[in-house]
Amino acid sequence: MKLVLTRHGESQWNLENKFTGWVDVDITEKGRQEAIKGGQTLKKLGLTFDVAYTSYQKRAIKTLNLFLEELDLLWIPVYKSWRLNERHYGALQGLNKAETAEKYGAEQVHIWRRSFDVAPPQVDKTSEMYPGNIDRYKDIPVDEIPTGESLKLTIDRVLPYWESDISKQIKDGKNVLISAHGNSLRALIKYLLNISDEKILDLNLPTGTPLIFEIDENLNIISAPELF
Ligand SMILES: O=C(O)[C@H](O)COP(=O)(O)O
Repeated sequence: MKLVLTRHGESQWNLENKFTGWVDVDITEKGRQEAIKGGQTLKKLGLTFDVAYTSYQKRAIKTLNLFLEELDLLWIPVYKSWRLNERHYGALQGLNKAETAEKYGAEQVHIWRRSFDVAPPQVDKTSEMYPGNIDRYKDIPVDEIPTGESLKLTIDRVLPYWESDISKQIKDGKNVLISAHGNSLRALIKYLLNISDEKILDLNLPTGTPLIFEIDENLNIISAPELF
């Protein structure tokens, strides 16, 4: 079976170099073109999909739709989950990454962005960035609502969805397409390829680019893309 992962096409805040996390930023025209090209790449390879997954965020949803349009697969079932959202960047969301580095030092910003288990500064429950104040997240159990996640915390909320839903499709012989985010996909790839806590920090995923994995029905990885 094929499992194809794609990070969303370039977003407006990728372009503006801002911490984005759970802020629902749209893709740019360049991001749209990346996604169209990504879909065409899969089509040229003759790949097809039975089911697709994405997050609750429009940059990933729109990217998925552009892929599916190129593949003439807009009709297949699409499942959305907050568990595939980008990592919640806490109180950093909305800040410019370069300005934040000037204010707190490049070393501190590097720790926030690329340490494995250091979480960013947290948002409190009165913040508009707190998912508990956002309608679409009203079904997340209160004790699971993120307030600022490390990569480790992101892994902890992505993997239950892999276990409960996505992996079952592969066991059933289905080809699966997932459109998600830099850090939710790093979480999944770390698990699938058994990458160490140190090594995963070097993995940076390109926007709008399909990553093709072949997996058997026992979930053994047959082939994986060159990632480093
Ligand atoms: O949420 C963000 O800002 C980006 O999508 C990922 O950011 P990072 O490269 O700092 O992890």
